Amino acid sequence: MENGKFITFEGPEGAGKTTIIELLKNHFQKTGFEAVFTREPGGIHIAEKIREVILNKDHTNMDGRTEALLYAAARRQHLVEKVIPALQEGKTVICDRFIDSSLAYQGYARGLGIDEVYSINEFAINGCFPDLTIYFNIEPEVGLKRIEANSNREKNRLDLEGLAFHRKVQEGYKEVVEKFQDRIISINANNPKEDVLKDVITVLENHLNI
Ligand SMILES: Nc1ncnc2c1ncn2[C@@H]1O[C@H](COP(=O)(O)OP(=O)(O)OP(=O)(O)O)[C@@H](O)[C@H]1O
Ligand SMILES: Cc1cn([C@H]2C[C@H](O)[C@@H](COP(=O)(O)O)O2)c(=O)[nH]c1=O
Repeated sequence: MENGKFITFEGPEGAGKTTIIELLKNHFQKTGFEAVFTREPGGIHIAEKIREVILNKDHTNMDGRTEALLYAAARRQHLVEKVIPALQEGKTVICDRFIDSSLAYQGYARGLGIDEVYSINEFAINGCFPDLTIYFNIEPEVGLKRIEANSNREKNRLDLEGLAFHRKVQEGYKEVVEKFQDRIISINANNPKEDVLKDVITVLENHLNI
């Protein structure tokens, strides 16, 4: 059987990735298209445990390389347990964040180097790159304001980094989008949810047989 398509959503905090995933689930339920939705770090038991360690607000002394390695370890386990088996069954997998988050956050914003972080992730993912990545392009100030306004969301260790860090994350993403133009498509995430959803569906329709 032919492998399914591996699609990732990327973008800064509050860009709307999780919201659009929920709206997409409803859309696919109506159209009858089947997809596996998952997220990083997490998606399976071991990776959710690693997520708790990385994002714990008390772990303020976590070293940047430790952080990068933990994200890569969670990624590896999630791929092996959930993503690769689903792709092998011919399913479409849509994942909230993947390698580009590590390149932008750890590689660029933490200053570890995009190429260095790419190397450890090359080892972790062992060739399983996304077929398509949708980048939710938004100013960090707008995303952070959205998160502030959402009283249901508990802030994690990365959310609590200052605006300067989140501006660097956006700069990092700009480099990553430029570097991997062949697989990354940017959409305007400043627009109302319904418009963002339409744009995402259009991109997916152009890349999947749906
Ligand atoms: N297009 C939009 N316009 C206005 N508000 C939005 C839009 N999309 C999402 N929001 C709101 O912004 C907040 C953050 O959205 P969401 O959790 O989907 O972002 P995210 O990209 O998954 O963020 P993170 O990666 O930081 O978890 C939520 O309160 C959501 O309702
Ligand atoms: C995969 C990945 C994620 N991050 C950061 C990005 C966010 O701040 C959190 C995840 O939280 P979310 O609300 O579920 O988006 O982790 C990162 O720095 N590096 C990564 O590889």
